[in-house]
Amino acid sequence: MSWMMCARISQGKASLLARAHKTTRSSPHLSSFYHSTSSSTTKLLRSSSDTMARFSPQQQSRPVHATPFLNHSTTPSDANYDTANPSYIRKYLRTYGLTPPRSESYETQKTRCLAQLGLKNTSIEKFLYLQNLRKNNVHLFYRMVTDHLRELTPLIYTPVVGEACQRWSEIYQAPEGMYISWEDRGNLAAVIANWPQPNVEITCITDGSRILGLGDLGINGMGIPIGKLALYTACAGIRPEATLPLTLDLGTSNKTLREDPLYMGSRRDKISAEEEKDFLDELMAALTERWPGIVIQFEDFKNPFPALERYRDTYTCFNDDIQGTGAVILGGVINAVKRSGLPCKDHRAVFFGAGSAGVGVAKQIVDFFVREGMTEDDARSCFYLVDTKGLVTADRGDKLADHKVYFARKDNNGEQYKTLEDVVEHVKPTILMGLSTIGGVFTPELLRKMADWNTTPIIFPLSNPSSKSECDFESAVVNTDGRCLFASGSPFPTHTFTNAAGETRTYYPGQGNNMYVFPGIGLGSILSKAVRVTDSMIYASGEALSKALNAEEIERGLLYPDITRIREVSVVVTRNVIRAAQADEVDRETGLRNMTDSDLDNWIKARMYDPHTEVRSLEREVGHLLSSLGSLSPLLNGSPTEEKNAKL
Ligand SMILES: NC(=O)C1=CN([C@@H]2O[C@H](COP(=O)(O)OP(=O)(O)OC[C@H]3O[C@@H](n4cnc5c(N)ncnc54)[C@H](O)[C@@H]3O)[C@@H](O)[C@H]2O)C=CC1
Ligand SMILES: CC(=O)C(=O)O
Ligand SMILES: [Mg+2]
Repeated sequence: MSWMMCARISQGKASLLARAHKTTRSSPHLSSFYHSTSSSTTKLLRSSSDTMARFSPQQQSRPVHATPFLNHSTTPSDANYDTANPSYIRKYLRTYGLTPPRSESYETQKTRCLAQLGLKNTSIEKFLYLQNLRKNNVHLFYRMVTDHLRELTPLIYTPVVGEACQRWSEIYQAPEGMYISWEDRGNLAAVIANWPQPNVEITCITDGSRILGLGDLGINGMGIPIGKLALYTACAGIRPEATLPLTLDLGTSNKTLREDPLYMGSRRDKISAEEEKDFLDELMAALTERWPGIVIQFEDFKNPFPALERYRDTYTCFNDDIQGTGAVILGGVINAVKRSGLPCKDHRAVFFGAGSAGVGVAKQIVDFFVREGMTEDDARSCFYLVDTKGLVTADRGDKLADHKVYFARKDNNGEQYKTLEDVVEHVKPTILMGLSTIGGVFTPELLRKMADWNTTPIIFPLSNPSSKSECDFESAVVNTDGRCLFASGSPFPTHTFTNAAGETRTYYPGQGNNMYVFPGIGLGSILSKAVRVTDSMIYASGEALSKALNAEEIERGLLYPDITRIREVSVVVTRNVIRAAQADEVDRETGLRNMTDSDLDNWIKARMYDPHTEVRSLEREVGHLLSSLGSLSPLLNGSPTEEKNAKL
């Protein structure tokens, strides 16, 4: 059968199944499925064993993290060649003799890796080293990352991933993730069929059109889905082989890239919004046809609002920049507002940047103010959004993008405030948020004004990477006499400072980055088998985060938990996301409803991939298998413990 024919058949099936999927997913109760579809569709679906299987009770209760570990062709990287594997595993895997003889302890492996990393001079060299480690020994990579989150996260995520994306086509070494092009339209299901992993649970998709604050980077944006999904694994224990980094090659508006001979994407200009809509329709159908329970995370699209509106009720999807960012900043703001001592109604927030993140965050905080007792109108009136044209007002004279209309001010008496300085003078805010992609705009003068007006000014320069941060931590501390409540999108070092009263102390910056919530939103959606990701699930993630600080972190003045505790925090976030899914009745894993919180936490933990126990569980698995096949016992050649670190 030809490629085209395969593709056409697959496409036809895709749209049929997508329809089935939509119908089913829109109802949380599977039993209503057959009653809510037309009889002809029902007949067709009943005749498809494929479709029946996907919604069968067995399917629903399948282990969430199936482990295709022993199959060479499906491992995400060559963990089969892990130098930690004891010899009987090497023999079982037929990798015996293909690695240096000694079966190493993790400590030895780690010592070597850290020494090699230390030999790298630049951030990009370190990024590449870690990228290769992930490909060559996935468990060792995740062991290192989970053990050294503070040091390694900046190298695999923001800020270094920003530079890696800018230079992606230059530094490219080996395939990772999946690229799908506009030219593939009509054949997307067939292309997706090429992905070698059978059990994908989550994908992160970008079209590269707004990578961090760095603009349209086209397919060079691939570093972002890879980096985000690495954090899903490191922070929430979603198995590496269950993640699919996906970059759409839909052209780029970046002329420099289009003219770069090394650029690895297509040279066309960015497709139109209408074309992108059709493409995404086919993509969503194709992804859910192959992996019915897949959670789809949209990331770094220039204008992501239409897609979120279009798919949020029919697919298990969310937009990290609008919703994940909204939730993570909600978590920090809940704590900052509490710390400020002012009631919500006395806060005035100026947002520099009124894009996906700005509006997403502002809406989430409106929700918080409403839950604290304000009316929606009163809550909304606390927000002043600023874009390239100045304060967003209803009578500014330009046609406002749909997502800005909700926050357009009507109380400006015909006056327009063109610059951030004008708006800040006019509003005298208690909260200053930066989601503008413009580094350094929170000047020392601006920060000093915030300190003059407020006892504890709330300063959140959230743009990424660090070069785009609206100010750095040191400047915020120094210019507010150490009184600011601070969080930034990318990490900053601590700062030791002597304030006007002569007290010297070390100040700790918060990292208001969606990495604190998206792993838990994703894992909660997967484990609850949510048919969609509801607003309450998103809110729950931020609220849970706000409560996750321990006494020592509160004492240190943190707004977010220490990053080294992120796996622990992700369990709490995941549990709250699951509870919200249950309250909204979008959970298909209804058996979790009756669990106590502590049982649910244990249940979640038991399903989290733990790179530290991976070799052990492989040993157990193979050990059981071999001992049940007594005739193959010569492979064992002694016990695993004897072989560990034994001289062969
Ligand atoms: N900390 C975090 O977790 C997150 C941070 N971000 C960061 O937020 C930034 C914005 O992201 P999005 O909202 O998705 O982008 P976007 O492109 O949708 O929005 C950018 C906004 O900034 C405004 N802007 C740009 N230049 C300006 C200027 N010179 N003066 C005034 N306004 C200006 C634009 O008008 C627009 O309203 C990025 O740097 C991104 O990295 C985004 C998501 C999460
Ligand atoms: C963190 C993130 O999602 C962004 O900067 O776009
Ligand atoms: Mg993003």
